[in-house]
Amino acid sequence: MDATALTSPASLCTFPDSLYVGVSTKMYMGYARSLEWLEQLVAEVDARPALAAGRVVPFVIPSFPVLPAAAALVAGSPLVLGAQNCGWADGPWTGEVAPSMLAELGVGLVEIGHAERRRHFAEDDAVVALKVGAAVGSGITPLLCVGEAEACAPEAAAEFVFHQIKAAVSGDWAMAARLVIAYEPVWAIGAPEPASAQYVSMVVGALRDALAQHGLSGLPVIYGGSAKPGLLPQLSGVSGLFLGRFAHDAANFGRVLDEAMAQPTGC
Ligand SMILES: O=C[C@H](O)COP(=O)(O)O
Repeated sequence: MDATALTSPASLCTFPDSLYVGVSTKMYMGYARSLEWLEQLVAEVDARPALAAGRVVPFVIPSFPVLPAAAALVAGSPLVLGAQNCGWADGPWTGEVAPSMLAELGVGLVEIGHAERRRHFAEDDAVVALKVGAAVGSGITPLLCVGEAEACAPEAAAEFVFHQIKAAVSGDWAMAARLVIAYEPVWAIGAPEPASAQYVSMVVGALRDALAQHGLSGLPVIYGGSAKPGLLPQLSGVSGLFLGRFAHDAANFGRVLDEAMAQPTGC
């Protein structure tokens, strides 16, 4: 393993209008399959040298045991390494993984509050807030996952996710400025199709209006939930995509990277 990959988190150095294209493997892949797929993903990124300019930020979030090998695989590539979860403190928390250890492994961002964590592991706003604080304290960008349970009026969805964000930072808007938001309507996760582009754009637009009142109009808000190639060019005001199943074919990740690189600046 390349030891230099394990010295510091690959921090998210971004532009004001950065776009993010990322993928989590959740628990779909075994260890060997994860590494094989990661090599394909790195090849997709390497085939696009323009990514080195940094406006489009690619990231990948494999399972915990894969992280050390993944850190070596992505070393020297613009691909930022993420983790799917974290604990909120070092010490007597059997079975958890501290953000400080993730930072040692070269992790640059960590998912917090994914709908599956909230639903299956009873993670509430208080736990999410503890994890956000711990991640920031370790120099890792929280990828805060928010989303309404059922499709509803876009304004109501935006209000719901705004309050999820506020709770995640305990009302500390300076802390919120450290986040990347993954807007993932719960009802669109694991579905055959994503939420409609019009719905997503309206929710994110209304969310941006609410965030702007706290000086956060430029906070990155990406969309996840059955996202696939062809969606990003239809979206307005959205800072990228958080992919799942539809990037198990690494070529689809490359296609979405192309779509992101083709987006005009200031979108
Ligand atoms: O972590 C990724 C999101 O939950 C989306 O997953 P999905 O595209 O498989 O629905």
